[in-house]
Amino acid sequence: MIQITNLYKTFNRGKANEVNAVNGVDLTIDSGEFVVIVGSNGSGKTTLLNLISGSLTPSSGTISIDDSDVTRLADYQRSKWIARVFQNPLSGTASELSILDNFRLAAIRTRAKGLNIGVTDTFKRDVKEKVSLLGMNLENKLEQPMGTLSGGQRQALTLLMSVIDECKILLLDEPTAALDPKSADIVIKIADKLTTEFKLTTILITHNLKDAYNYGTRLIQMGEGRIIKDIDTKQKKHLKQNDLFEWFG
Ligand SMILES: Nc1ncnc2c1ncn2[C@@H]1O[C@H](COP(=O)(O)OP(=O)(O)OP(=O)(O)O)[C@@H](O)[C@H]1O
Repeated sequence: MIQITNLYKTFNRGKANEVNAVNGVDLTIDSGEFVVIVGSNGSGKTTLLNLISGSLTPSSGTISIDDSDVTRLADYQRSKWIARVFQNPLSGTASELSILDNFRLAAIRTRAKGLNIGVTDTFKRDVKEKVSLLGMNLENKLEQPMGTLSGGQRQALTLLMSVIDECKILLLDEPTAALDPKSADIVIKIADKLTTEFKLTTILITHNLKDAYNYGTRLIQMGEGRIIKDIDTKQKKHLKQNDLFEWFG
């Protein structure tokens, strides 16, 4: 469970360009929820994610994960709970290394408990099994350099690598923004599948209202650093796609 209480983040305090990027957010996210966050440019979505991941420290307020107060912990100290995937498919992997070696690196980095890195054959079999979950036929291309794959394939593998280490929380900041519509569709489906498969708590930021409508168990709209709408699963069932477009009208 993620518990956020009275969270504020002000940039450039006291200067002419002062901005209250996150302006009093209270939010409790239960384990296993898939929360989608939408909102206009500058509404504070990424800042909120940065505060949760620990890449930013709040001006005030608290954040706890599973009852541990993580407010003052650095991002690397939160990595046992949190995995994060960014927009750029190139940012999460090493181009010149094979798929298998990228998994090896990820496993070493996170000391993934789900993968046995000591025994090569076992490791390869484990990776193969996990990669086949993507349904992209990449399990037979494990020796292929990452740089030869498409952006969508790379982003799907980045997603998978980020969740193999038994992390509990997956933060996705517009993970499909740099992809063509077909690849974007595949990657978002994979994010959904991995959330269920690995029993993750996922927070997805997206500008794609169709995805916001189709995916997630809860839908949040941010505006001026605040949560202005918070729609649970039951309410979402009654929501029409057009309603969502009207939020931005
Ligand atoms: N490091 C920073 N220094 C100063 N201002 C910042 C910084 N990061 C974000 N801001 C400002 O905080 C506000 C919220 O930005 P944020 O990136 O969180 O919005 P967003 O909802 O993610 O926007 P977008 O949809 O455009 O990505 C904006 O006014 C932005 O200019």
